[in-house]
Amino acid sequence: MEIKNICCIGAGYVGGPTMAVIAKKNPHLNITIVDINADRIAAWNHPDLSKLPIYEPGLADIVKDTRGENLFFSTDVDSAINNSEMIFISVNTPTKTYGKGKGMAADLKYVELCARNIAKVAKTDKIVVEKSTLPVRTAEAIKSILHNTGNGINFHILSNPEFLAEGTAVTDLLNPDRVLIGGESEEAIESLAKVYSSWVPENNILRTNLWSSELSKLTANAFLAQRVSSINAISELCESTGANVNEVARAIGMDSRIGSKFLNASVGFGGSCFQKDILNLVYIARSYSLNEVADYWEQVIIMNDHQKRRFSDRLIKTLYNTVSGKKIAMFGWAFKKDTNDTRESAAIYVADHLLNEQANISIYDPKVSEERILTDLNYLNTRTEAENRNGVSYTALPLDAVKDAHAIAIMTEWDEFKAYDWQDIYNQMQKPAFIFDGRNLLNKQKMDAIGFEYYSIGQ
Ligand SMILES: NC(=O)c1ccc[n+]([C@@H]2O[C@H](COP(=O)([O-])OP(=O)(O)OC[C@H]3O[C@@H](n4cnc5c(N)ncnc54)[C@H](O)[C@@H]3O)[C@@H](O)[C@H]2O)c1
Ligand SMILES: O=c1ccn([C@@H]2O[C@H](COP(=O)(O)OP(=O)(O)O[C@H]3O[C@H](CO)[C@@H](O)[C@H](O)[C@H]3O)[C@@H](O)[C@H]2O)c(=O)[nH]1
Repeated sequence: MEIKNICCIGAGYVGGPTMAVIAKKNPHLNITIVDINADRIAAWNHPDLSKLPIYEPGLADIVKDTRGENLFFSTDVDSAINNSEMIFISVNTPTKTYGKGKGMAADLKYVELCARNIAKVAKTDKIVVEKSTLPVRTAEAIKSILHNTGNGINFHILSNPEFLAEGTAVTDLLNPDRVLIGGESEEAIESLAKVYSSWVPENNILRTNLWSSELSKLTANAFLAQRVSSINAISELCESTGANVNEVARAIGMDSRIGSKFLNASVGFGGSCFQKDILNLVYIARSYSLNEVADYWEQVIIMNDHQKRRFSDRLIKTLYNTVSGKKIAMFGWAFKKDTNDTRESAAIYVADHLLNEQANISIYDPKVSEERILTDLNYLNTRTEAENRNGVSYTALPLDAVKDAHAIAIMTEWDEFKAYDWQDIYNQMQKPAFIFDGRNLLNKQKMDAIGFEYYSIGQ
């Protein structure tokens, strides 16, 4: 099928950057990203590019070049579906918060709504691409919805999971390790492969069956998250034995079979994907009665929860077993650097633990707003909104956060934290001045020399 018009349903962290890069690399294609969230679409259309709803290095430049040329943002979902030969579904697939599978399974209601919408309004044959991360065999359900419209239209379903990481979305999209396309129709697979081949080398475009493609996405995230939990497990052992986790990570990472990436011990992984996708994998394994498989992967989450709890417990214990009424400065709220995304950020859980102990938390993050921080805390439902407001303050300048603080907790590895005048920060704080570096970002010798009581992960 010749592709001229593409529609992407879902203008989020995946839909926006992915389509912007496809548009940039395929000036001959017309791409419309649609969303039911009118505010989000308005933000994508905002003349001031600093107001785009998503912060990603390099994204604004690509949107500047393509928006209004061959990339469009709209709330008119039906027209965009109708006018396109290829439709990407890139909507959210969060963990279910109700009913069967609550807290474990992926909630597919948004995906199903998209499929029903496509079935309802399509008047010509379509290729429907699963871009969202989905449980293995979801394509079967989508196929069933689309093929039962009775209007004689042909639909081909492809699975094309996205592997970009936030903070590096644009470079990941421009230089993907691989593009994965799963499907049943060779013609449909090749139509999508052609879109990517504008910039991705042929050898990096993998074709598989539908189920392998769907399962590969969950598996990739499970393996990545497992590495973080593995090194974090070792970090606790390092703290008990005098070994240094950075040295251990370096030593094992030089083994080419292990590799050096993704071995940074931390306060725990966050982000919208790792936990959700592993819980989903565990749920699927249990649904096939594969209990050992399920238990094995669930341990990755258990370890991560332990690491977050361990961080706040250590902070409280070190501050003489109480943080009640003490000012704790938090540097960073995003789940990693170079993004404004805070979903499942370790900072949320650490702040929640500290608020339970009546700490006063002062938060600085270069890209996250006060409103977002309060929304994240309120979402936990641990205390009232007024109590959260009372326990937390937001500062637009890092120095305001540390003034008279008892301790600093580094939650995100923003580069700017390394460049601060730490002597000046020390001077502003109560003494002894503590740092709990949840990202092993700072130099211990330097911090010790200034006079800080410096604690990091696994050292
Ligand atoms: N965030 C990432 O880094 C990342 C990376 C790879 C894969 N994924 C996967 O991609 C999918 C999307 O993730 P995201 O982070 O972009 O989510 P997101 O929440 O940022 O964006 C999803 C968008 O879909 C819209 N939407 C929901 N239902 C809709 C409907 N029926 N019609 C039109 N719009 C609708 C929402 O309003 C929202 O703006 C998820 O399955 C996720 O697991 C995410
Ligand atoms: O050595 C490491 C590496 C990562 N992290 C943390 O792990 C989390 C996830 O980081 P990362 O994977 O870089 O970001 P995501 O945007 O969540 O990307 C993951 O999830 C996406 C959504 O599915 C996938 O597309 C990506 O391939 C996958 O890396 C963050 O909190 C990181 O700080 C560590 O603590 N130590």
